[in-house]
Amino acid sequence: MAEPILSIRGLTRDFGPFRAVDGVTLDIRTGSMTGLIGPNGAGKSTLFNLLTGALAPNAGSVSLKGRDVTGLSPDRLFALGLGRTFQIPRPFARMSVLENVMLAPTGQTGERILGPFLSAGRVRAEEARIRQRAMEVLEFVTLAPLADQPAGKISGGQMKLLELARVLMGDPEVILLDEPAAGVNPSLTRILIDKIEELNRGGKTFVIIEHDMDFVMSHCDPVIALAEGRVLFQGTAAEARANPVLLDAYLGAMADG
Ligand SMILES: Nc1ncnc2c1ncn2[C@@H]1O[C@H](COP(=O)(O)OP(=O)(O)OP(=O)(O)O)[C@@H](O)[C@H]1O
Repeated sequence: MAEPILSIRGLTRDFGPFRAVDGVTLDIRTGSMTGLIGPNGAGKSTLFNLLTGALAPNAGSVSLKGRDVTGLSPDRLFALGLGRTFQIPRPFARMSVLENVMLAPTGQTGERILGPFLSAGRVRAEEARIRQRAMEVLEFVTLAPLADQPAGKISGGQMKLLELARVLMGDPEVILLDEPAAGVNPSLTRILIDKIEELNRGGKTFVIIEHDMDFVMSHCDPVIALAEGRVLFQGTAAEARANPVLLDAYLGAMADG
């Protein structure tokens, strides 16, 4: 089997006396669309924050493509190919949709280092290149017609697409999505799923936190369930559906909620 793109070993994070993530060990398969489920407070977002470098673990390690990346900053991890979106997107509201995408880091730290030494012509050429790439990405996520709108004026679902566009500017190999379908109307959810699946077919790996069980069960493989900071289950969607512990303790309760 191919090397996992992410290897998580004994990852642990405490908040004071409370252990939010408790010795999580997981391999994320290269090219998979991995679903991460679990009740509120299970530690899903904390796990994402540990994987993306937003939080430091108390114990454990993370490897990306075989390289130990434990404790690296989000910028470094993004440059190494790991991108994420947030549960609640926060674009710069008064800037246009296009400007928001253009501001996303492209993952190429060389540009930032060389920046002050570039001639005005080079800077203009670079800006034109970034603008063109941003338009292509907006085209892909179907937001190109809104490129000049202030980002604060677009709908919640369109903001999720904008988030995806910003992540795609860096062309990461692994994308962590935090509740992509939450609060998104069905037609935009459809577009979002289509785009995620297209990117996945193109080889990108996704790890998706989602409460919408229909979404997880029909699009994710494997499905991983966390409860109280630990891995409760991992397997296919069919196995998740047939698992009595998940069904009783949790899928049923979530379907009701
Ligand atoms: N910065 C923090 N300080 C203290 N406690 C925190 C912090 N962040 C998270 N927690 C606690 O850690 C636990 C796990 O939270 P987390 O947000 O990771 O859960 P989750 O599975 O993502 O839940 P949800 O589905 O509601 O987003 C919760 O009990 C939460 O209150």
